Amino acid sequence: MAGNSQSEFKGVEEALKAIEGPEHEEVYRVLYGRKHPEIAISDDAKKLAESGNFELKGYSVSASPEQLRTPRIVRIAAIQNQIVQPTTAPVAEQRDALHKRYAICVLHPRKTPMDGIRRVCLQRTNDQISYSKKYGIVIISPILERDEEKDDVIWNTAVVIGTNGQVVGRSRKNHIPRVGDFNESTYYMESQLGHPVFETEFGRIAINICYGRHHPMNWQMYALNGAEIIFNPSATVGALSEPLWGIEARNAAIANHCFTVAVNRVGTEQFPHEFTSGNGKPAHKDFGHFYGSSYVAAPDGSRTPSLSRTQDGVLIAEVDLNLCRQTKDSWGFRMTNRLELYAKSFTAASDPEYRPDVRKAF
Ligand SMILES: NC(=O)NCCC(=O)O
Repeated sequence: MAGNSQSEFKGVEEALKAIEGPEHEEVYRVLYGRKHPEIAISDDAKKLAESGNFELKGYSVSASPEQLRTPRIVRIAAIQNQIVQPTTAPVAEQRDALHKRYAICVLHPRKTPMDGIRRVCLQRTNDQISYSKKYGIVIISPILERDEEKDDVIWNTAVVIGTNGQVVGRSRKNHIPRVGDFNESTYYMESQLGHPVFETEFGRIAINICYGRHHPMNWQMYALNGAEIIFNPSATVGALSEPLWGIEARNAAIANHCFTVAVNRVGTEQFPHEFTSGNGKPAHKDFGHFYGSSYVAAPDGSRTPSLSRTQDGVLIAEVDLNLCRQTKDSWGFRMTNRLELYAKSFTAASDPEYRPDVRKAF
């Protein structure tokens, strides 16, 4: 990984440590919501992380006890990593190296951090693995999908691999970026699948791929279709989106009474040829620093700390899905959302003849 000033900054939480005592607690509360206790990580798992050179963090996100429902506790693992082979290596070698890396990071025999994990989300990468059956987990694996049945179209896809080891569903990217160096509209088509939600043994899940996180309605539709956890596998760089990162997935969790899992790539990737994106910037050979910082946000607005900005890592969140309905009941954003009002307004606004409703007030 190439060093630069952005990759050397360790992250907001590290910087916050300079504030001490009760003031630290208050700053943390205001910025991050209630503090989630760390979950115990076994010595074996710690050793594995150390020898595998990845960070390992785990937090428990509780809900209030209920009289009529038992807690619905599931464990989520978000994996962030840098590429293993250079971008110049043959594609199959790059893919195989990533498979091996995931196997070391997480998908190791039962005594490892995967104990109790029921759902794994990988960052955006063209990769697919199938350890689901072996370990009884659901895996969300982002891939580049070549649609051989339909004109060889390329979709930006995340597949859901069920505990039976089979692909049980897929979600495709709804919003294709045309920003900075992310000019994906020249090769990816917009999804026609809508906002699928997958009912798994461990709750209802959906995947809002990468740039889709900038569109609040994209999150909202997954939630309206019943998602309790929405994953956001991403590949984004500091100069472009870092100030937005902590806000968007977290706001989606709040607004939609669900959990969100934001997972980003790590590192700076060098390409052999210079490129420009026609935005006035000098030609360059990399996208900038992919800043990791993966985190989980809860429906009550709280969030876990982030993984590192620079290192591979696994973030485990043990969450009680009962928190979704509890915040739905207390904040009532579902009840007050006025969908019928917006349905009419959006239908009108989507007409090419529509003109904004601005009334002169001076
Ligand atoms: N891969 C991708 O969609 N990146 C877009 C950049 C961003 O959304 O921050």
